[in-house]
Amino acid sequence: MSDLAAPNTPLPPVPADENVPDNADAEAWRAKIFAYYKTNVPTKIKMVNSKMMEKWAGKYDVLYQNLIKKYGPLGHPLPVSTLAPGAGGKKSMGDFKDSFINLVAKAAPQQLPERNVDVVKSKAGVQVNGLETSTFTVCSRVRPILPHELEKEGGENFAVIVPGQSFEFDYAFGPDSNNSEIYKLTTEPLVERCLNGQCGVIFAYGQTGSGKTHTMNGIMDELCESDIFKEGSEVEFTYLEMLGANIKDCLNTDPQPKPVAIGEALDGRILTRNVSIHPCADSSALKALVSKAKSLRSVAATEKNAASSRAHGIGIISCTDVETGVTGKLYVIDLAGSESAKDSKKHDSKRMAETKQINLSLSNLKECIRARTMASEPGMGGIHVPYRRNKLTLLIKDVFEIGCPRICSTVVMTNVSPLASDVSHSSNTLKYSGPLRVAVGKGKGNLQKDEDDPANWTNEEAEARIREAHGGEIGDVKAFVRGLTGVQLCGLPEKEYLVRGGKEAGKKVYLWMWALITDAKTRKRRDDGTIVTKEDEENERQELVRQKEEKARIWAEREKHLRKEF
Ligand SMILES: Nc1ncnc2c1ncn2[C@@H]1O[C@H](COP(=O)(O)OP(=O)(O)OP(=O)(O)O)[C@@H](O)[C@H]1O
Repeated sequence: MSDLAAPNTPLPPVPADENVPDNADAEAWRAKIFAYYKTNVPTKIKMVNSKMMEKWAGKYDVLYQNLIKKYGPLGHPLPVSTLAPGAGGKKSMGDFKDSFINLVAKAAPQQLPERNVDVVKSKAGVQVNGLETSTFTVCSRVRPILPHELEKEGGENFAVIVPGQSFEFDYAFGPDSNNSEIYKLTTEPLVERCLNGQCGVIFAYGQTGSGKTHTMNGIMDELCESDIFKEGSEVEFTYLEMLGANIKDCLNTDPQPKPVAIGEALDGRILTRNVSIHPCADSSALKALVSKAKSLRSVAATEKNAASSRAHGIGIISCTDVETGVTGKLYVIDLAGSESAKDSKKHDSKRMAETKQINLSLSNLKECIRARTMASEPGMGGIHVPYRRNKLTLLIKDVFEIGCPRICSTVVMTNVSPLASDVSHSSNTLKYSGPLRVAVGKGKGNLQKDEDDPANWTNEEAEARIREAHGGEIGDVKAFVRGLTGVQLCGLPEKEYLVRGGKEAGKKVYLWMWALITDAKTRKRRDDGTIVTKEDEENERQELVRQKEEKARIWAEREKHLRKEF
């Protein structure tokens, strides 16, 4: 912090200044004070106006002395940072540092014990069952001020964030949080789920230069060392980069790669073409691929960040249980940074078009997350989630598809800059992402457990239900279920059903499961979360018919009566 000169640095000598006008001569003083500001504090010259002259009328000499104390003798301005705090000058970073440290220290001890909570798991606990089996966890992270920002002349003011669970977010990470702490609270639970055949997604979302790549790269590094490599599990890795409809496979070594395509099969499966999938035998193989992917990401300078990622980076890790054939997926997504008009003011037309594409896909992603979380509310089953509008949301369709058989745990990491100059962008980012979490958490009471949703079945229940419905066709139901729970069975691909149950019976069970899953996801619920069963619906329909008939009867009688009278 070179600008923090010691407060007792000797001042330059006061130059002889003979011309001291009479206090009654306002015009002479105005000219003198104007000349003073012009020399010592040109940025504040607009202060010399009629209001100032009126305020100080008759005591201009006192004002002049005050100015010399504050801004130095005429022609020898004081460096901004040597101005004493509270003397009315612009405060520097150093002036705020102690009070900042005190503030954080005061708040931190109350928050620390809660740092051990499993943010994602505690979220899953809120979902009692049934209709909503997936979770959205929303966190925020404010990065530290960077050395070059500290060294900027005069320093920068900064925003303060107190780490812990907050009203708006499931967890707020402060500038002192490191990647491994963040990994532990947000991504480790996703690894557990991925190994269980489920789907985990972590996004970094925020302004350019706010620390998304730093966070997601850190998470990838931690993943390389994680439990993902366990016996009996096969790991594969893919890394894609996406800008609008352009998709690049960062790990494809073909000098003339064919274009990557992402589409949807008739049965709803997501298909990718020309995407390279790399088996990883161990952590060092994954590390090598991750570092290659990192080095190949397209970066360009923005006003805010010299190495800005101009496309969404998508790391996909698949873990397949060799014994059961169940595959879980983990997506680590470093979204391209959102830019305000201020940040993109020097872009040429190509970069401007790129920025538009980025902002468009980010707004589509936000719309999907919002619609998906709203659709989880009882009585909101009809909400449309527009995930087909964009290749990114289509690729991670499982997260948004209401009828998806997999449980998807999604973590949205909202990255923000600590600088006061970014406060309006940061506040927009936080204002948007905070409510994504509230939408899931507010739930209208507990949802009634849906016994017919395969996702809720234990292994024993799954076995009993399959035996009851298809025991005749599948000889050994125990061997078919092979210790899996309902959720795990839902995650099995169709071909695994055929292998286990034979071509015909396996297909039958597969289709039967799909019908149950779809029924469960579209099940009607009342506002209090209770299920409207088929019988309830039939009773309600019959009641309506009865009421209609009763009305018709009353009208017919009235008519008869009227005819008699006239
Ligand atoms: N928690 C942190 N600790 C230390 N340095 C950080 C942290 N977060 C970010 N940085 C630094 O801040 C700068 C910008 O971060 P980064 O590139 O991750 O931003 P970004 O949000 O990914 O930006 P863009 O959207 O432009 O790609 C980098 O120099 C990075 O090293």
